[in-house]
Amino acid sequence: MIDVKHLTKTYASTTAVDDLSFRVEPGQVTGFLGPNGAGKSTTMRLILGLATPTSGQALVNGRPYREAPEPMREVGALLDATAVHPGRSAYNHLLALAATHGIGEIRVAEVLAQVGLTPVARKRVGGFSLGMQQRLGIAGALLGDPAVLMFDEPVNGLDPDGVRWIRHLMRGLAAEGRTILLSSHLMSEMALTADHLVIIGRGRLVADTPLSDLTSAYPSLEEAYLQLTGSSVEYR
Ligand SMILES: Nc1ncnc2c1ncn2[C@@H]1O[C@H](COP(=O)(O)OP(=O)(O)OP(=O)(O)O)[C@@H](O)[C@H]1O
Repeated sequence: MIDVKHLTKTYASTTAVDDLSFRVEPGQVTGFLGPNGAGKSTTMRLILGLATPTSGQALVNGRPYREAPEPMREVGALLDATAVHPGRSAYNHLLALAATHGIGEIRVAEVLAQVGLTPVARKRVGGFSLGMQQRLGIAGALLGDPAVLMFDEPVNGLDPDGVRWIRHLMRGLAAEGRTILLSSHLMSEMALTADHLVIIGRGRLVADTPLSDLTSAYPSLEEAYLQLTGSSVEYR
């Protein structure tokens, strides 16, 4: 469970996240939506302790992530799939990650198989397509077998087969009882993947609702999203 409570983050004159509160429940996929610059990535970074809130707090399983004794076993996250040393092989990248978190080598092979990268595990990441890098990032998130997972735009750069694969993976992870927070700008895909939606605009909560409530009230999720966020699209 992720509990965001009155979270605010200000950078100089920009309020990236503004008194934001919502809860991400286990056993379902929660879609995290908002226009460019709405504050989604900043919120995820705050949840992971990669940025410090100006006020408010984000709790993961009841405590700040930074206080988790075994962080990788608590939360897995994919924020930027390209943030991997290009000279390393996929296998060695994951092995280094596992070693620094007390995770055994067997798990490296397991997650590589789970994301379909076993055949290219020994190849340099520098030669990977964006879709392959996304899969590697997802493998890293899964490494600690965490109950809470966050994915920032994991569908970026994936081909139709990859997009469907992500959908099934997310649905499967939620069915195992995990807490899944997933951001994406692809409304049609989100409509097929999410159970619940948190929509933000200009750092503020716009909607926190079951997907079915929106799709029954509007012709489509895209229409609902555009109407709800229409007044929030403004670059700061
Ligand atoms: N380190 C930073 N320093 C200054 N401003 C920042 C920083 N990080 C984010 N911002 C600003 O905070 C706001 C929210 O950005 P954020 O990246 O969280 O939005 P987002 O919803 O993830 O956008 P996108 O959909 O484009 O990825 C933007 O105005 C951005 O310019």
